[in-house]
Amino acid sequence: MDNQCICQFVIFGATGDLASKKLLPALYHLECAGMMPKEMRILAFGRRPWDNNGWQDFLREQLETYAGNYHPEHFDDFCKHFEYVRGEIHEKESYEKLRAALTEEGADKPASTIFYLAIRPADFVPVVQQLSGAGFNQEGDYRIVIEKPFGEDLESAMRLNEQLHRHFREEQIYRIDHYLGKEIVQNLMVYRFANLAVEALWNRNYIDHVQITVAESGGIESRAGYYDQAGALRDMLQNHLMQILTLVAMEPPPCMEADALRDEKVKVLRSIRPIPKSAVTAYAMRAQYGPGVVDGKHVPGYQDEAGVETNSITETYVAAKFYIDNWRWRGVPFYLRTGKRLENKTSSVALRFRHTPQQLFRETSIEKIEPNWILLSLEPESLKTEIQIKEPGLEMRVRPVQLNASYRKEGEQELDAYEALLLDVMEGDKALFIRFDEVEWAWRVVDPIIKAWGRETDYILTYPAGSWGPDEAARIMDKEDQYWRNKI
Ligand SMILES: NC(=O)C1=CN([C@@H]2O[C@H](COP(=O)(O)OP(=O)(O)OC[C@H]3O[C@@H](n4cnc5c(N)ncnc54)[C@H](OP(=O)(O)O)[C@@H]3O)[C@@H](O)[C@H]2O)C=CC1
Ligand SMILES: O=C1O[C@H](COP(=O)(O)O)[C@@H](O)[C@H](O)[C@H]1O
Repeated sequence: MDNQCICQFVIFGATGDLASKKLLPALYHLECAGMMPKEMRILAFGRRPWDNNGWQDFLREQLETYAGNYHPEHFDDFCKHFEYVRGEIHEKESYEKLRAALTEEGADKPASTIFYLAIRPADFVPVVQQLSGAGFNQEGDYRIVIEKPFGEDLESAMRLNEQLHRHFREEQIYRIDHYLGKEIVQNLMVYRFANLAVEALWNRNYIDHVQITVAESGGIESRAGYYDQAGALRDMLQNHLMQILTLVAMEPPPCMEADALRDEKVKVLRSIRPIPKSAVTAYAMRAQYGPGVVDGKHVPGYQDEAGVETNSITETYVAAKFYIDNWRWRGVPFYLRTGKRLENKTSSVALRFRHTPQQLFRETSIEKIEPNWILLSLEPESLKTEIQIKEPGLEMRVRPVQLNASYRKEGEQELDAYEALLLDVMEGDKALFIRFDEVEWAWRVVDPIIKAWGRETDYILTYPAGSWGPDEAARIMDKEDQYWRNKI
């Protein structure tokens, strides 16, 4: 990236959870790596009664807490990029103040101004309206980055999109899903489309089923206000897991341009078999964590978390299956699950092959030989293939071994998802951002589940914190020999 380009960055919600845990550390790491444009100005917009010094104290504290690998020697240079703008997102005067800060006398005309909406989804439209009212959608290169979830169901997502388009053109809108910035998620495309041997097997003739897991050991922390309304289906499955599914399932695009990729992803979403209203329980299940032990510590159940409504039935765990009714995947179930307060923080894509047509050998422990697996782990990063080999000795017994495509060479650059995506916004590269039809079709896929669960409001299954979720999650599997793969 041309690090001399003049770019301005405004963070709405600069004091929030996302900013503290992800955005500020990502910007800091870019600074440390020398990848932050030198002239870049960052306006931290917040309502707290601070001046620049107050902001800098906050910034230091957040980086010390959340920027793993924090190198204090870069802090002073990093601070030079920032200015704190005290304001209220609903007040017109705050945007006048913002304009004054953005167009300071003596400041060169910026190549682009990026507004990052790290605020509650309910505040997206009011902020966009204010920005437009203040003329930030006219002359000049203005971009807005919108966080997920984009809407809370199909209808609200359509409304939100329509309201955004009243003020900004599609090319100005960056719908972010940070899972697309994760190295191994991008590697899915390289692994598939740069290796003929892999691609040849990547279809219904060889693959029995696919599992996509995003497990978190953390709870909801201070986010009850948002999470208790959203739940795991809206917070994670509709966006992050569904995006991973599209990358696993899509056809090779004609080229790597943003729209070529997104066209292929949309085709996948459109091919997902609609879940019949009457069969939602066969396709999806939800649960909520109770008290338990995570990383050796006792933790409260969801019901006892600060800010959660009494008797809330919000799901903190969801497992669902989808069928992609196209030439490549018909009949292959895609099992997706995600949850909070699970045993480990780990995310993976696991493809299990079909059984060999004939069993010629004996396995060491159980009767049946386990089919092969392709195992991609997002966290910790790894890419493995599990195959059977002969156990040394006189008998023709087999045992599984994992071939590990060692992922990162020592000293090789490590870019976190937000670091990669922030650079993309600065460069105007939208390949890893979501087009509205992707959002729309992902909502269409999960809407029958949302509707069915919306009607059942008096009970939710629980699982102990620190477990792998409810045993009942196995019931959505099609065959007896299919099971959730926890260890990758
Ligand atoms: N947190 C996460 O891990 C992730 C969050 N997201 C998404 O990011 C977005 C932000 O989430 P998150 O950071 O968790 O939310 P928070 O509630 O933690 O942050 C909201 C921010 O908005 C500010 N704010 C609220 N009202 C006003 C107001 N009237 N005027 C000025 N500022 C205001 C808050 O200021 P104050 O601090 O003063 O209250 C705070 O900085 C959401 O869309 C979420 O879905 C996406 C991925 C991960
Ligand atoms: O979008 C979200 O993602 C985080 C998990 O992100 P990760 O990169 O740490 O895996 C999740 O905790 C949060 O609830 C959700 O809003």
